Amino acid sequence: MNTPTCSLGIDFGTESGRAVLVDVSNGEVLASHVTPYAHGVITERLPHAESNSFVPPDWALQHPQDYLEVLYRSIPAVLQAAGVSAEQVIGLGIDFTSCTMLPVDAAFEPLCLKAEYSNHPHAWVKLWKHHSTQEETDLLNRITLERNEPWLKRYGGKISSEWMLPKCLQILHEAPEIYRDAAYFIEAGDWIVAKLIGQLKRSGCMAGFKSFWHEAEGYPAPDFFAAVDPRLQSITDTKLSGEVVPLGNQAGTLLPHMAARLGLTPGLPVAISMIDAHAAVLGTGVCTPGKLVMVMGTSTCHLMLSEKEICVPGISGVVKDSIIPGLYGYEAGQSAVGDIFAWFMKQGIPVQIIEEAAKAQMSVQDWMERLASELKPGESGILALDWHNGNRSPLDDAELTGAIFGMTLRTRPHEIYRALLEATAFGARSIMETFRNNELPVHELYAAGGIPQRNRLLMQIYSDVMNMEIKVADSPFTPAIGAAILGSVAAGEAGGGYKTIQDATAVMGKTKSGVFKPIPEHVSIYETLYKEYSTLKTYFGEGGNDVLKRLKRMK
Ligand SMILES: Nc1ncnc2c1ncn2[C@@H]1O[C@H](COP(=O)(O)OP(=O)(O)O)[C@@H](O)[C@H]1O
Ligand SMILES: O=C(CO)[C@@H](O)[C@@H](O)COP(=O)(O)O
Repeated sequence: MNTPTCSLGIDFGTESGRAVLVDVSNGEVLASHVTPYAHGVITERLPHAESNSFVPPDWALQHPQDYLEVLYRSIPAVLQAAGVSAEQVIGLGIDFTSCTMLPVDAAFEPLCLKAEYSNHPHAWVKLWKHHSTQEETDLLNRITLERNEPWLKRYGGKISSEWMLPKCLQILHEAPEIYRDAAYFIEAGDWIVAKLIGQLKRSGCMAGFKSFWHEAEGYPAPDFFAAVDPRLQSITDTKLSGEVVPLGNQAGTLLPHMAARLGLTPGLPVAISMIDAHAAVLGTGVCTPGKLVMVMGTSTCHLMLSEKEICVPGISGVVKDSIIPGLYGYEAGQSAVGDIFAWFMKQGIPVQIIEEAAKAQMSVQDWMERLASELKPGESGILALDWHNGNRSPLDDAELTGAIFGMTLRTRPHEIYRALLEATAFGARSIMETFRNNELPVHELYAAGGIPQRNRLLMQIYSDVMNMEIKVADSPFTPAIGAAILGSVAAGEAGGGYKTIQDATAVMGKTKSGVFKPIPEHVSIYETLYKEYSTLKTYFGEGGNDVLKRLKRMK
């Protein structure tokens, strides 16, 4: 009987978590299981709290118990579905959205799960897209620039409101008692690892991209933190303390009580966690420079590898060993892509279209894709800016908002839908050009994540707008496969896995056989539309006219 050797990969996304069980000998996914987060993204009211516990505007919280449920439900489910015994599983890897962070006590218990703090919004998990830290971010950017901090250039020249320090500083400003009582502020990916192994081991990938940690220099010096606020001076020795471990290492081994709960073997190697989008690079099989991987879901992250450290303005960051040991990993991003389509599905679709979709036995999103496919590029005369959740790269400005131009009394919903798809493609192209203009050539384009599997029109538009072929990751669960790759490396050769991430990625990461190819007539029309997009980007996003920000402030 065939008894495959397997690795478990657990991917924690924005709305749900999933487990995959992967055969380490060939990368075949033997079983997968998704557990939606029961509390989803918390934007209005705290769970189980009194009516006075409203969540303020621009906040995005999560419930840590939802993450544990992913382990408790999805791991036993994949073992059972694949008919695999605990002994056949050699390692476990985790990937998580980032910076998704929470305050915990010294035993890693989330403060929000304690009765005395559960009514306090600041005790809960702050999701990566918790965007209410602009005041703190502005302060951090001002101090960093005034002090000419040398590390800022590695982060595109600007600190993002999505990162660890703005979130910690917001807690200090608005809830000093939570700041005081938290033993640690911890990335949710590191928290899951701590729950599994009983120790705090911080991910070098997450600390590097989201907490200013550098493999040679460590964190910025205490006097930088003190200049921001004297109470922050020792933060890296206290609330951000804990060994930072480079990717590709074992974090520790599975605690007996967790093994019993999950149906796994005590002592199972558990890998250091990785940012979700970065894990998708591995799952796509990419481990060399010159290849841009777009990980397209709620948001899109754009990942590149290089032998050189180049400080590219406007990108999220460059961190050595963060994706593939020995290479520099680069990240840029669009803070909303699928989220924009989800917004339009919810707010912009008339009942008549919903009924048409139901009649055709299609989801509304699939029905809209079909209608939009019948349009030619430029036919609707509509152009949109994809900033509904701010612009992460290359403008790094969470205060920007989306816009749609060129509407008339005849404009139809599927025309707006197509313009939104195109806007995200223009946003992606502006990121690719940022890399190219900074000595990071892009020779190949890859797409991973949930969306490329679901929307062929979108992928064709991206290929036309970027004028490049696009290879699509084989599985809808690419980040989870990347996590399973980390699990196989945590096991090591002696444990039946792989010695290096490169070795494991070469076998376990995959793309589909076909590619999306640019259609020449579309390419030239999109070239014109992209120029118009760039003009609007400069005008509304780079100081020509700050009307979008002024409107936002009036809200
Ligand atoms: N057919 C579709 N076309 C475009 N976007 C889609 C489609 N179906 C779902 N989406 C979007 O995909 C996003 C979820 O992406 P996914 O990769 O599954 O999850 P996550 O971002 O949480 O990892 C949602 O924002 C949703 O709007
Ligand atoms: O910001 C990052 C990575 O740096 C992502 O975790 C974040 O955009 C969320 O990713 P998803 O869109 O949920 O896959």
